[in-house]
Formats: sequence, structure tokens, C-alpha cells
Amino acid sequence: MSDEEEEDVNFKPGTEISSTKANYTVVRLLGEGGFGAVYLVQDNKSKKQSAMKVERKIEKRKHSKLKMEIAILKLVGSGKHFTQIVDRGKKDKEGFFFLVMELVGKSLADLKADRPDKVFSFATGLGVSCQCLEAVEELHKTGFIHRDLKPQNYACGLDEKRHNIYILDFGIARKYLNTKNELKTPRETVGFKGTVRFAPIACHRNTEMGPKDDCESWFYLLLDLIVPSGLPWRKLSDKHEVLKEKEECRKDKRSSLFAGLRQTDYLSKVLDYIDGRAYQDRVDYQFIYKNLAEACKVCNLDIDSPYDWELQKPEKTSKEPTSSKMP
Ligand SMILES: Nc1ncnc2c1ncn2[C@@H]1O[C@H](COP(=O)(O)OP(=O)(O)OP(=O)(O)O)[C@@H](O)[C@H]1O
Repeated sequence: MSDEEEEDVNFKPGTEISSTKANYTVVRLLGEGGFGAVYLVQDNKSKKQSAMKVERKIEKRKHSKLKMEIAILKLVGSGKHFTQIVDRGKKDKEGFFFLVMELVGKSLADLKADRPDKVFSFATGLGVSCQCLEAVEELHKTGFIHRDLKPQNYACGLDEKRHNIYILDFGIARKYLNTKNELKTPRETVGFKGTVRFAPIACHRNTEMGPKDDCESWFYLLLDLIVPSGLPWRKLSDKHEVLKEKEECRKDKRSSLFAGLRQTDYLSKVLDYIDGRAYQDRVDYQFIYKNLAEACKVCNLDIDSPYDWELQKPEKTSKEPTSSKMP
């Protein structure tokens, strides 16, 4: 554990935090990340609950993840896949920054873990993935790439927003367009960033990443949501071994990517499309959405049908009782 992680803020339930706008009480910890923690908080006056992301202020830290998140959330405005900013502030004396944002539900990783066989049904997996890509498309329009797409970084909404998917955590996002909206000149070599399991091949090779590399990570996320046996490299942790496996999956081991899925043509086409893009290429997101919708259609499934977690008793009432029967 680094010094920075040891210095993380640690609020007990009942802790009060005030901003210029409101006073909040910590209800409980929602989760912890590398640079801080996220708490469920309640506005003392309105009683409205929100999520508060807190980051310890450290002078030697070059890039504040929280500042990056706030900058991006402001840029995307009221996009339906982004949490709204409720409040933000800093506590100089106590030494931390905070962002209060719209509260969302469980992450896709947790929702998937709740499933009896640990994968989503085909229609849910593809429907959810479409929304995940819509979020990425919106982000790319602002000139940023995410660089850490994975099921943990997406969540469903609460109550009437349960069908809506939110993208979370822009801590390692990077600008790929300059102030003139032109593509930045790629750097000669780039350090590894992100999560080994979902990292695109360009990241393993220490080359500059662009929009198509987010799409590659997104594709691994899609497979992770629906392939019963998971990604072929899920048991590997060594970056070099994972890269080797990802490369093999473009050659002889391609079928292992889609293990257990009957309908793979459209998904395969999407992977070929993404692999065919280069750093400087634009992504045709519509092409990808169309292919995912087709993949569902040929299986007589509706990509817009209620998601697995929206159904009261998924095991008994779902049209797709178990994902072992999925296409
Ligand atoms: N708006 C929100 N509503 C509810 N839960 C949230 C919200 N934002 C984040 N969380 C939860 O808090 C936890 C940590 O969030 P997040 O990944 O954004 O933090 P992080 O410190 O940037 O993490 P990491 O270092 O792993 O990238 C996750 O479990 C996430 O689901």
C-alpha cells in the first residue's frame, strides 16, 4: 500500500461535512478506490441522499483524480449516463476535497455477481453494453478517453432509473483532442494505465490510446458480462501473459472469446471492426449498436426488454430463466 492510500480519509457514520450550500451527514461507506472513498450521505435539511466522493489533498500528488472527475462531469452536462453534480468543495483544514453526486445503484460487477450463474442473460448483457458504449461515445465527444472501462465502473440507476446505466470514475481519463479539437500527436511510449483484465492491446504495448482503445476495453466488458466462463485470460495476472492471450484470441484461440454463446457472428464482426481501427480513426458507434441489436434480433430477443435485475424474481419469471440457455 502506498503512503497516499494509507492517508485515505476515513469517515465514521454520523460524521458531518458542510459546504457553502449544505450540511451533510455520513450514513455509511459505499466503496473505496485507490485514491479515496465514496460515502452515502444525507443532506441534513432536505433529507435527500447522495454519494460523496472524498479525496485526501496531498501536495506531492500531481494529478487529482477528483478534480478530473469534476471537470468531466461538468463538460458532459446533463447526459443521461452521467451522475449529476449536487455539490463540491474542499476542506483546507482537514485536508480533503469532496464531490457530492447523484446516488446510483449497484455496479455491473455486483449485479452480475448476484446472478445465479454469474452472467447476465444475452439480451440484458447486450442492452446494458449498448448503454455503456453510449456513455463512452458521449465522453469521446468531449475530447476525453476513459482508459479504465470495466463492469466495476458502471452502475444501474435507482428506482425508476433502474434501466439506465451510469458510467463512474474518470480518475485516469485523458484528453486525446487538443484545444483546437485536433488529435494530439501520439507519444512515443506510454506507461501502463488501467486494469490488466480490460486493458486494450495498445496499452499493453505502451502505445498511445485513442477512442478505439476504449472500444476494445468495452468489448472485453461486454464479453465479461455474458460469457459463462468469463474472459479467457481471467485467471492470469501477469500483464505479459494477458497480452499474449489477448493476441492469441485474435488468431487460433478466437473461439475461446465466445465460449458458450451460440450467436457470435455479429459480436465477431464488432470485434473485427474495432481491431481494424487505428489510434487516429473515428469510431462508427452506430455500426456497433446496429450489430448488437441484430445479434439479439436473430435470437428473437429484444435488446430493450427489462434487464435481469428489473425482474422481480429473475429465476422464475424471466423469459430467459438461466443464462446457460442463452444464445
Ligand atoms: N454516485 C454513486 N452512487 C453510488 N455508489 C457510487 C457512486 N459513485 C461511486 N460509487 C461506488 O463507490 C465505489 C468506489 O467508486 P469509484 O470506483 O468511483 O472510486 P475510485 O476511488 O475512483 O475507485 P478506483 O480507485 O477503484 O478507480 C464503487 O463501489 C462504486 O460503485
